[in-house]
Amino acid sequence: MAQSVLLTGAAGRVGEAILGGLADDHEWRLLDRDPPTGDHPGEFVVADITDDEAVREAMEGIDVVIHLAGDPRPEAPWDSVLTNNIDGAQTVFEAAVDAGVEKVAFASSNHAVGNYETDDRTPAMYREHDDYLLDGTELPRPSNLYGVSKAAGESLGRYYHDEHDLSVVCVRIGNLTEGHPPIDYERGQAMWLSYRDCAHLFDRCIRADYGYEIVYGISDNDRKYYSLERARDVLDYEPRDNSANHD
Ligand SMILES: NC(=O)C1=CN([C@@H]2O[C@H](COP(=O)(O)OP(=O)(O)OC[C@H]3O[C@@H](n4cnc5c(N)ncnc54)[C@H](O)[C@@H]3O)[C@@H](O)[C@H]2O)C=CC1
Ligand SMILES: O=C1O[C@H](COP(=O)(O)O)[C@@H](O)[C@H](O)[C@H]1O
Repeated sequence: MAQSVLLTGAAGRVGEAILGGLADDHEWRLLDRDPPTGDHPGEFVVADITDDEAVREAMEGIDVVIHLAGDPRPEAPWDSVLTNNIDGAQTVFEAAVDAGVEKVAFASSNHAVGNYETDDRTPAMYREHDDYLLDGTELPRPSNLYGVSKAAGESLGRYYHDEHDLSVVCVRIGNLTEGHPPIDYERGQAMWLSYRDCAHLFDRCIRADYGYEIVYGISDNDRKYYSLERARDVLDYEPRDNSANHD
């Protein structure tokens, strides 16, 4: 069944992948501080996610929120991640609860756990026959302040689930690139997420039933060091791409 979905950060790369695959599958309301540059499904709200009133207005009549908006730069400074990623996420979660939204899918990141990639584990853990796997039950171990902000977003999701019964899935997205995995970058190939797997994964976040979950958002790469078990079990995620199938 089509759901009414608010997609924040709709003008960015992850938004492009999601809309590229799912434009006709749901009723979309798109939100971004940057105006749209081309065709888009549904209504487009130009607003900042730290603008409480605008976010509350955008949330009216919405079943599911996919929250992507934020500063995506691993090197982003604290003032930016504090405002855009932490304050922005809190504004979105709070407004979702108050509007009676059912589910929020939060775009977390590999950088929330980037410091599991210790000197003694790398580069071996990026390679096919290494069996080191993170599965989402581990504590956050951020590799930068951006990763700290993503761990904070996951924690906000936990709070809004436990205190307000909101269904929340945090997707620790790997490395999204279109058409081809990153070239000459073993780590990026191990955590590649193709555009079509990205669209399918967020479709499952819209449709599946869950309480609070942390899942990894990567394709079914031979080299992986993130487990897909939870995404498969809880969301019925069935990735079709694999970085090993590209030269
Ligand atoms: N692209 C990737 O491989 C990965 C992305 N992510 C996360 O996914 C989300 C989307 O990332 P991308 O699409 O790659 O980034 P992007 O920079 O292409 O898109 C982000 C969008 O959010 C909007 N935005 C930023 N701050 C905003 C604010 N305060 N209010 C309203 N809109 C705002 C921007 O205008 C932009 O259109 C981010 O939260 C990022 O941290 C996580 C892991 C990997
Ligand atoms: O969270 C993110 O991760 C991806 C991959 O990280 P990288 O360190 O391999 O570049 C990054 O491309 C993206 O911008 C970021 O939001």
